[in-house]
Amino acid sequence: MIDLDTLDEKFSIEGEVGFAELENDLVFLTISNKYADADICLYGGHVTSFRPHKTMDLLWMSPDSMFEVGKPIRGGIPVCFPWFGPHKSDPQKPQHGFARLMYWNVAETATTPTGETRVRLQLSSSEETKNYWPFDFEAELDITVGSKLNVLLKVTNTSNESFEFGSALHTYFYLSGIENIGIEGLQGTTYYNQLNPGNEVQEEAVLHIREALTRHYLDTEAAVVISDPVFRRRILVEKTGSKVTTVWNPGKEACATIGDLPDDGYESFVCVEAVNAFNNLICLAPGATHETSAIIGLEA
Ligand SMILES: O=P(O)(O)OC[C@H]1O[C@@H](O)[C@H](O)[C@@H](O)[C@@H]1O
Repeated sequence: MIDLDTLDEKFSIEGEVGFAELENDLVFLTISNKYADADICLYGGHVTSFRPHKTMDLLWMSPDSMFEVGKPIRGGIPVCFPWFGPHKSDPQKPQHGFARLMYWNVAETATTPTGETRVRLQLSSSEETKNYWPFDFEAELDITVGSKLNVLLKVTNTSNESFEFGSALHTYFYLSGIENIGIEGLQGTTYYNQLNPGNEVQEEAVLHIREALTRHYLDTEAAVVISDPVFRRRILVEKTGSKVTTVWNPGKEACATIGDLPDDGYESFVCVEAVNAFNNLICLAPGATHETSAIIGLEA
C-alpha cells in the first residue's frame, strides 16, 4: 500500500481527484467534477458514495459500517470475486470472495474529453489471494464518474489452466423508505427464492418489498428502475456481462442480527446486484478476459 503523498503526487488531478483517510486509516480516492461527487475506498475497490449534482447520494452506506481491514464495508458497492455468496465447499472462506477484503492499487486517473473522471484500480493474484483461491488472475475496476456511474469489473486469467469464477457488483441504493419504492423491469422473470428455496416467476410488473427478500433473477440482462416517489427520483440500474440480478433486503428481523447494520437499517436501502453465479458462473480459458459492469444514474 503506497502512502497518501505518493498517491497524490502520481494520481491526483487538481480540483478533481484527491486522496484522504476518510474512515479510520483507510485511504479513499475522492472525485468532484461538473457532473457529480464520488468516493472510492481503495480497500475493497469500494465505491462508497455517488452524488450526481442536485440529488442526494444514490448509494446507501450503513452508519455502523466497520471500515476495518479484514471486515467488509457495509453499503456502497462491494465487489464480490471470485465467488458470490458462501464458498461452495469451505465455509471458513469469506462470504462473497476476498476482493472486498483487499487493497486495490491505483493504475490510472484521467479526465475524459467530456469532463467525466475515470479511475482504474487493479488487484492481482498473490501469495495472499492463493490462500483462498489457487489461480493467477488480474482484476481491474474501471470506474467512470459522470452523470452516471459506470463500474466495470474486468477479470483476466493469467494462469495456464482454465478457471471458473463468480462475481457481483453488490450495489446498495439509498431509499426514502423500503415501503415507498417499486422495482420495475423484472416481470415474467424466473428467480431462485433463497428464503423459500425453489424457483418462482415474478408475475407483477412492479416489485414492492414488504418483508425480507433474497431473490436471484436468472437469465436476465434487463435494466431495472427503482422508483422512489418520496425522494422524487427514478434510479436506472443497467448492467452488462451479467445474467443474474439479485435483489436483497434483509427485512426487520434479520437486520437486527447483522452487527454492522442499525436495527432500522433495512428501511433505507435495497441491493440490486449485477451477478455472475449459479447457472451463470464464468469459465475463462488462459489469457481470456471477462467484463461485467453496473451503470447507475437517474432516469432521464
Ligand atoms: O452480509 P454480506 O456478506 O455482505 O451479504 C449480504 C447479502 O448479500 C446478498 O447478495 C445475498 O444474497 C444475501 O444472502 C446476503 O445476506
